[in-house]
Amino acid sequence: MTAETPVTVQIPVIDLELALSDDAPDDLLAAVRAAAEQIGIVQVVNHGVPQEIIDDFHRSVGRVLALPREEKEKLASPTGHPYRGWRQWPDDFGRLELERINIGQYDNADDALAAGLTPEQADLFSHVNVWPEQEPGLRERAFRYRDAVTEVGHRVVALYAKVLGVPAATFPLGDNGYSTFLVNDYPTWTHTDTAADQEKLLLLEHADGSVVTVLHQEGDYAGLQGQRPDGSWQSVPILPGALQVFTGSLLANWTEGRLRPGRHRVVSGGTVTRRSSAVFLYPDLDTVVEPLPPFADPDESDFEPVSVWEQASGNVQEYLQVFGRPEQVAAWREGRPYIAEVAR
Ligand SMILES: O=C(O)CCC(=O)C(=O)O
Ligand SMILES: [Fe+2]
Repeated sequence: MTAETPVTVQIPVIDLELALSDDAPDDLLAAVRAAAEQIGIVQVVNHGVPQEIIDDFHRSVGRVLALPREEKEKLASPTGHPYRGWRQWPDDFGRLELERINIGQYDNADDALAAGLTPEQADLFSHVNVWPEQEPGLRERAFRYRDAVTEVGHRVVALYAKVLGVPAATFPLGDNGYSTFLVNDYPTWTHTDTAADQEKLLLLEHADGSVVTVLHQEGDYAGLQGQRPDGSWQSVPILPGALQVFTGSLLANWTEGRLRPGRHRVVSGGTVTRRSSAVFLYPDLDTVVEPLPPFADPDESDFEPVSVWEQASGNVQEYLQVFGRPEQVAAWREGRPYIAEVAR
């Protein structure tokens, strides 16, 4: 095979333990490198997270999502924060497109201070987490799940360092990184058999703003798609127990584009709601991300430095500017819950 031969890169399923070990087969590492450089998405198995931690969390959050809507409305952020608590969002026709539960990294500002954040940083968490009294075990299960998959995210970053031939410590993810966490619950939509995927999107094409995002998906069809370098889309099949890891824009920045941010989207289908849980991992809030040696181009960089603090503290404003409905923006400004009107 010559260097010019076009190859179809796959989203591989990686045995993480094996890939990180000294016995990792060359073809496994080559598959990781190709996916990281060209697609930015891998699935990992043998990742060290006990299935019980995954299942306990998903069963618990599933019971909350199954509550009557009047009960779930009480779980909206009391201050209208779009990244806390429960919310639904309708499409332009008022049809439910996505339901989300967002969980902040700390329950409140005091917890953030106790974890070592500065008062200014901790103030981000004055928008408190909302935990349902109907499901008292959710908090513990959610944080246990988040902490376990955070470890997986760090190990995948270490694996990328390995396949790029740089020390694992090259990427300064730190021990006290910033993170965000949400659960997506997608409705089943019906379409004519001939509808193109483009017309069935529940979540539009995007790349995450994290270093990496660790995802778990549940459902009965492959709704998640990752984009290949030629622009075509590859489905990410649901494999019990597997976790999906997306490269975010910060890892692309650190590597001056050597690692590609994983562009992804979600199409509708299936006969049961599709659910995914996403943990977005960042370095700590003091970090400014910019291309690192040995990836940085000393003459000219296509990448601007990104302050994690500015990104984290500006995300609500930025989000509302792009997606906010007038009623939602007003609720946020006045510090009260926002509950979208959804056709039923
Ligand atoms: O539901 C999925 O599979 C993807 C979710 C996602 O991309 C996100 O929440 O950023
Ligand atoms: Fe995403």
